[in-house]
Amino acid sequence: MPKVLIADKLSPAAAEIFKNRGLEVDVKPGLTKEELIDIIGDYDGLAVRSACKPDADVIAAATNLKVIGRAGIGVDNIDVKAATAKGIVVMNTPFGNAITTAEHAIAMLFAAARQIPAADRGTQAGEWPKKAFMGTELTAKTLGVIGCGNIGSIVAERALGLKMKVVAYDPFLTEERATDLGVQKVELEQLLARADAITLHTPLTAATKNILSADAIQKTKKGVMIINCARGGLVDEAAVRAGLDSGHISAAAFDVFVEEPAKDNILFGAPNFIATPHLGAATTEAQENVALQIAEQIADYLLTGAISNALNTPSITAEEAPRLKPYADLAEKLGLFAGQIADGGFSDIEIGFEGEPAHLNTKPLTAAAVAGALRPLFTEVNMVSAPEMLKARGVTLTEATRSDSPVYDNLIRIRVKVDGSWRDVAGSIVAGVPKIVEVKGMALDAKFRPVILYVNNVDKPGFIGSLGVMLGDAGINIATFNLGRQSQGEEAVALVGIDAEIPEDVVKKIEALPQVRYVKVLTF
Ligand SMILES: NC(=O)c1ccc[n+]([C@@H]2O[C@H](COP(=O)([O-])OP(=O)(O)OC[C@H]3O[C@@H](n4cnc5c(N)ncnc54)[C@H](O)[C@@H]3O)[C@@H](O)[C@H]2O)c1
Ligand SMILES: O=C(O)[C@H](O)COP(=O)(O)O
Repeated sequence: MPKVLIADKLSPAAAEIFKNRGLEVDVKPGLTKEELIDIIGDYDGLAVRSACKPDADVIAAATNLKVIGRAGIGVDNIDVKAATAKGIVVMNTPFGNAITTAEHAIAMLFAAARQIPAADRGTQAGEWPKKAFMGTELTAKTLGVIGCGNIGSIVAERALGLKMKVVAYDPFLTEERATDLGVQKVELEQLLARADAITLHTPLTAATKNILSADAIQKTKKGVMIINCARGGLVDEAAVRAGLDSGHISAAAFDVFVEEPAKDNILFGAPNFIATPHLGAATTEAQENVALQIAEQIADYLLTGAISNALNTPSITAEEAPRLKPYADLAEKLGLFAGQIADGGFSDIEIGFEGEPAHLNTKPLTAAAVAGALRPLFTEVNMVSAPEMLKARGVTLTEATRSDSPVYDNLIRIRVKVDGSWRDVAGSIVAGVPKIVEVKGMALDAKFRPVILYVNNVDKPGFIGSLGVMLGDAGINIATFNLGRQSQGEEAVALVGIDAEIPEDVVKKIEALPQVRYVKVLTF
């Protein structure tokens, strides 16, 4: 039974789901890195929020881990690259806390516009500071949204409901989507010049780091308000401090900081600065949503192979998983065949799907084929890590589909290019059994077996007899024998299923037969 570790403060709903789905679950929030490294090897699944940090060291110790699930959106606490290289699926819940976080941004906007925290402090201190607080009305003001994805677009909708005007900067926002939302798509410079308040909703990337730099802040309107409920590092904190001190920025409200937990931030104590401790997703509703979703997603993957919301591998729906499984197995076996006859490496790989598999989600099938082809060189590779490994090695991947298949109702064909020439194999599922149906363009009908002796020879009398005698003399039993040939006396292939490994000296003797061009012992 797969075992899952919940290593962060998740709603108890997650543990309930795991138990109901028949998984073993341990709940251990607040582990140190060393404690996590000590125990992670016991688990197939890991569920986290942002406090637990599965970095490269944790992932290196995760010998059984198949999936890391983030109950939330940002995965910057997870070393996704290390997980991918190890074949671990990383998934998140992209929508579960979006409304809640958008609401927090709107709450921060109001808090900034009316200085609610400071007014509250003064009032409760008995000061009745009525004269100290003159706010800003939001109606008819312009909100600049940087990053108009899930959360940014909810913030935009809410702001429009408050009768604000909304301009959005997001290179990936289409004009159609902007029109549907009722926002005006603008360049960053225009947003800086026009916004009375700016709210950030992008992930932290090389392109978005310090997107509100000192230089950008100088281009904003005097009296601008800045809200950051996305990620610390999107805004230059020192420049915001200077802007608040000088009065250029009238107020700023941040939920996220460059360094978290933020204990001694440059912004603390600045005039009209409001802080919350990364509370954007902290509502009962959102936490229930993300906990339920991530638990179902992790359980689905571990129990059925269905993949949703993965950041490092194609999705497979629960309906697709059972239909894809036999083709993924066939693709991986054919890939393994092609990888073994590539004898050490290939520069190109072509994967073709004909008939039924061409109508399925071919991305995971391609990933499975590539994983098979790479396995002779990299034993640990799987369909999560395979596409990245292929890319890193500069191998060209081509995928083709053909809706019908001339002979079989389903066919997967794999070709690998070695030193400028192609080596190929094709297979089909025939009456539920995965079979090799073509090698080097020659038709045959062979079942996969744990050990197959592959011989490429010239079709001349005496070859089969000599081969049989050699194997017999070595005490090797033949389980299956399948032949394919171009035409009489031409090139031929033999796939001989055998019951044991063949000693190297026997392979050498077969190689020395006059009809033989190439011999390879294939293992599956
Ligand atoms: N404070 C919290 O507790 C909290 C909660 C949830 C999410 N978040 C964070 O909020 C952020 C947004 O989440 P989301 O779900 O809306 O993500 P999303 O992926 O749906 O949207 C992000 C948007 O940013 C845009 N973008 C990317 N690069 C950009 C660039 N260089 N300039 C402008 N726009 C760019 C993308 O096109 C996309 O539309 C994430 O960083 C997430 O981690 C914070
Ligand atoms: O990216 C997210 O989902 C938010 O930053 C929420 O983080 P949390 O789950 O640690 O509150």
